Amino acid sequence: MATVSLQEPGLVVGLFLGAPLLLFLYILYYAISLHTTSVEGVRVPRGNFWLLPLLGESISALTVPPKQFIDRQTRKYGAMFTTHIGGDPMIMTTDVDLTRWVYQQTNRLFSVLSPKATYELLGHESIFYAKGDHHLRLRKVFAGYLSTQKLVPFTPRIDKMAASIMESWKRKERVIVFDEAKMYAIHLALAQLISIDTQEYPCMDHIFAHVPGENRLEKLVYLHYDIESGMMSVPLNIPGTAYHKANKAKILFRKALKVIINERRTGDVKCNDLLEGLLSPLEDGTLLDDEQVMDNVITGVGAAEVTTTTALVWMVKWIQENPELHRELQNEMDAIKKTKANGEELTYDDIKKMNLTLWTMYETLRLRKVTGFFIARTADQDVRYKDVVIPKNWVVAMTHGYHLDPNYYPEPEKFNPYRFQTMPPAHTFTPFGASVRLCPGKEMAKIEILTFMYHMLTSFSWEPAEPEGETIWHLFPHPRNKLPIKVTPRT
Ligand code: HEM
Repeated sequence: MATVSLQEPGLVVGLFLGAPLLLFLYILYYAISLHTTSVEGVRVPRGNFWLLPLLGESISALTVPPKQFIDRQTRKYGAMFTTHIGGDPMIMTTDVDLTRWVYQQTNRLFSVLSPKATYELLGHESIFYAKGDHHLRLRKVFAGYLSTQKLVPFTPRIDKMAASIMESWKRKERVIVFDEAKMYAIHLALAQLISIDTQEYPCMDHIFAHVPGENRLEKLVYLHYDIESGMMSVPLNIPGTAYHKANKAKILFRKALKVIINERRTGDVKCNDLLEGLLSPLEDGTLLDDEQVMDNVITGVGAAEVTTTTALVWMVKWIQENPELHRELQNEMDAIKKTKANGEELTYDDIKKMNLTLWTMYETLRLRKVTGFFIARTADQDVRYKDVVIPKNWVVAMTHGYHLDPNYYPEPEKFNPYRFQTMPPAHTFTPFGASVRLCPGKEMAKIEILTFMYHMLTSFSWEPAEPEGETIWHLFPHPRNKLPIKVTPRT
């Protein structure tokens, strides 16, 4: 048998010269194939288009805060630039018009894109990935069960939850806002979506006997944390990885959901929750199977929880940094409290009176994108936009830069809730997305956030418990120290 020895000088020289040549040819082929589209004579947007296919600009984009990277590239190339992050060629944009157009063309020219791990953990039948008429029918269920009409009777349960959290703060001096907001948001999601707070599901308890937590609710919360932690991870299902842990939690969470679904399908329990809607025939008379129902419950809980938590954390932080605003918000809430008897619940009509608090929520959502680094779509075909082309399979990443356009937001970096006294044009302010993918939970988010702030502002004064820490941008942006505060009950 012929053997090859590296001691042969010709082979060493061949390898030495051949390997870089092959790499160069591969990169050249890759670069040409990326720029080749069916739209003649139109270019892709400008940008620092690093040629290395896998690495691209990942290092320079992911090692600085996203805003810094986006600002730098926007200064160089404009509000629409090409880059290459995490293995995907993409067009990143801060442009108001392009963002509006991509939202409008979603489900026609573009599809929703999320990381592979998120796709696997939420499930392929999630509303996020549904298309065409099926997506619209699912939307109707979500929108119907999260409508103002359904939420008005739910408001006292939200109020009760916020009040009980604040009651527990009276026994603490120091509170970690991130943890408290998370617990609040996830409890409410499980209550509104599957009535976990009002129904007994005894046959579920053996499933997660070994999961930490005092009660069923806490165990579900614990499992959900694990699922969420895997969503942006590398999808490697081997022990020790976040993705593996998330998958184990997902199996248990789904087993528990299956019990609830069986009880609902076979029993005569009727609840006024999203699950009820998902188990009823859709508009065209079809019924979702158990897998489809579970994927959408998990999606709903995830969509409701991380966003609301992130919004609350930044809102509390920015209120504490603006003492005058803090005082005015207290005045607004105190005036509402004065109209209530001791222990009387907050109503939806009270919430409608919280104008300044609502503007503060809007300003928070303008300045902090609580749905992650960007919202992404992929082009389903070569798509022409003005004088550029977005090639098929490329990603369009809509960053929150368009919320900072000085044409619509003078001094855009300044935290100024009063700017919302006059609402900006709708397409320049889209924290809840737009068009066919507009968030169906936006009213629920509003009620939850304003109710939490009502109780916090009327019950406590607070100040930072630690000097300002750095921000973690990975997943959903939050202060690394999770925002510890010192609370003092108000008399
Ligand atoms: C501050 C809180 C929230 C923010 C900022 C927010 C933001 C968003 C955004 C931007 C989208 C569109 C994503 C895209 O275009 O790809 C979205 C979709 C969605 N949100 Fe929210 N959301 C919040 C709270 C909630 C809540 C409380 C729920 C309740 C279940 C919810 C359920 C959903 C669902 C189901 C979708 C998918 C809609 C579809 O694909 O048709 N969200 N949300």
